[in-house]
Amino acid sequence: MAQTTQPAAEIGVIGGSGFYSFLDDIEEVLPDTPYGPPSDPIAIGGIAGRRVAFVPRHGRDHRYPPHKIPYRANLWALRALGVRQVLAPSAVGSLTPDHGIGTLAVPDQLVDRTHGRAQTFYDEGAAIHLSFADPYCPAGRRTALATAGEAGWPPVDGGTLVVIEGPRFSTRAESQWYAAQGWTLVGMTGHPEAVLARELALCYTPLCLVTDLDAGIEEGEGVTMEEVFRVFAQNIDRLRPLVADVIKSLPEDRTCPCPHSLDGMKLPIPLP
Ligand SMILES: CSC[C@H]1O[C@H](OP(=O)(O)O)[C@H](O)[C@@H]1O
Ligand SMILES: Nc1ncnc2[nH]cnc12
Repeated sequence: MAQTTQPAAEIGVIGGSGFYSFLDDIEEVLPDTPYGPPSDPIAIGGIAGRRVAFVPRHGRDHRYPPHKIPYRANLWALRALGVRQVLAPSAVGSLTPDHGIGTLAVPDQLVDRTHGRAQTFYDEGAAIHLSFADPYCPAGRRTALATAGEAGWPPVDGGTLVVIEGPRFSTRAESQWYAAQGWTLVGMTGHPEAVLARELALCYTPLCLVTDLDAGIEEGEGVTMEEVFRVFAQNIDRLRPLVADVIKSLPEDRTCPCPHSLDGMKLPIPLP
């Protein structure tokens, strides 16, 4: 397996539950990082002339539960390969009957309900406080929304993704409380992934596939892992091409604020 730290890709895709492979005709690399290895070797390939790096966040065999995913290693490795824009497909529960199973959503806000996860690269040597009011890349979101609409999969524009610690699903009361806050989606991996991307001045765009109505929204037994995988598998054949189409349409020039996230900061460690 090749070892490389040379720029090799410009766009990164971090696949979630049920999204373990992406590109054809790949080269695999396993960059070393100060945070250990990424979840699995990173696959590098091309889509319409854009160089793309793919890593499945749980590992190809889904061996990392949400709280054990090497988030820092994944983001660091992608940036070291040259990646500057990240697309992040994931399976989420819906907190509103308005977003049924199979809905594609591109949230614009995030609430962190995790605890104990390493969520910064800058934890010694200097205090770095980044702006995170708008956690996602506006250009990436615009592109994803337009592309999905054109592909005949009209997406939900906006909403709030609450990220729970997991690995268990929510109780009905927790779920109803999240919904009562006005939050619309629930997942387990959107944090710290998004903030770590921001800390590396990367664009980060979530692509959330609703696999279930969360426990407080629907009567019945509650969410199961089997249900999430089943529904995701039913949608992967339209999600993969959609991600490819988004990649084709992502602007090459980053005129969004994301590249300037670290402007004026005296970082305690150099960026890869
Ligand atoms: C497989 S059930 C719960 C699992 O699914 C979601 O994964 P991902 O965000 O990586 O698509 C959720 O966050 C949990 O990790
Ligand atoms: N209901 C749910 N809660 C948390 N994470 C999920 N991923 C998919 N469905 C979920």
